[in-house]
Amino acid sequence: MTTPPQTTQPEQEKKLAARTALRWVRNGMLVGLGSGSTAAFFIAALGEFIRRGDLQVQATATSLASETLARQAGIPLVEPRRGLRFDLTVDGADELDAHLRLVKGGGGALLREKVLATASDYLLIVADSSKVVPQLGRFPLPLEVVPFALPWVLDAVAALGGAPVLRLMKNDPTEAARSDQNNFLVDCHFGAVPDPEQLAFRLQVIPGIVEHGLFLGLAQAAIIAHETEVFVHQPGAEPVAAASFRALP
Ligand SMILES: O=C[C@H](O)[C@H](O)[C@H](O)COP(=O)(O)O
Repeated sequence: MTTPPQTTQPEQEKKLAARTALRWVRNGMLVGLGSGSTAAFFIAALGEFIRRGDLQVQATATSLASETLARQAGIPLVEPRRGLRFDLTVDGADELDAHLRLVKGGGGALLREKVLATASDYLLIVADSSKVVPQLGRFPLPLEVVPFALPWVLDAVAALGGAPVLRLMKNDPTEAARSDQNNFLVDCHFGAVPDPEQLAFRLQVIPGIVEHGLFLGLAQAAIIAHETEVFVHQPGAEPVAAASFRALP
């Protein structure tokens, strides 16, 4: 007898949160597709609806990996162009707090993710319950760094009290990991981050840092699955059960 593949609890929660996000999607929308394993569940679910003829949307992806998934799922894609705005972007997160301040970039897609989040009228985060933290800083903060600038960026991050680590390829730890833009990725351990706005300001003035993974004031809502229950978090508000939450009008 073969044993059916086991799905871990975070994976089930990710899938549940991602599928719930379909309630935010309307016909004719231009949708930003996030990156990472939770966003991948959303892309697969959106593709199912489109193939069945239940939804008609166009999309742009925040990474080459998500673009490939979207093509496989049959989601029509549009190229970046001037004036393009997204009705909705659905993306994952590595951490989020009660103000919906996020740490992103664990998969290295932070730059394109922030570009689409900023070009979106509504950023919806989908995540499993482990991502909710009382204070940011448990997950090391990712930076995308121009290779030439690396030594000085490492010095500057250390001067801010961080411990920067150059991200290496998982399948070849002798090679530095590269973003879709061919830049380096640096993971910074700052410990607890009581003032993310101040840290973001200090990082964004360091030459050579193309982008940092703090997403502040960008997310309108987050769908968080706790085992089999799903909650909607909004900045500074108590989470409400997704079933009683009115998604987009
Ligand atoms: O660069 C990657 C992204 O910011 C992801 O959205 C983030 O790392 C969360 O990924 P996952 O859904 O796989 O936990």
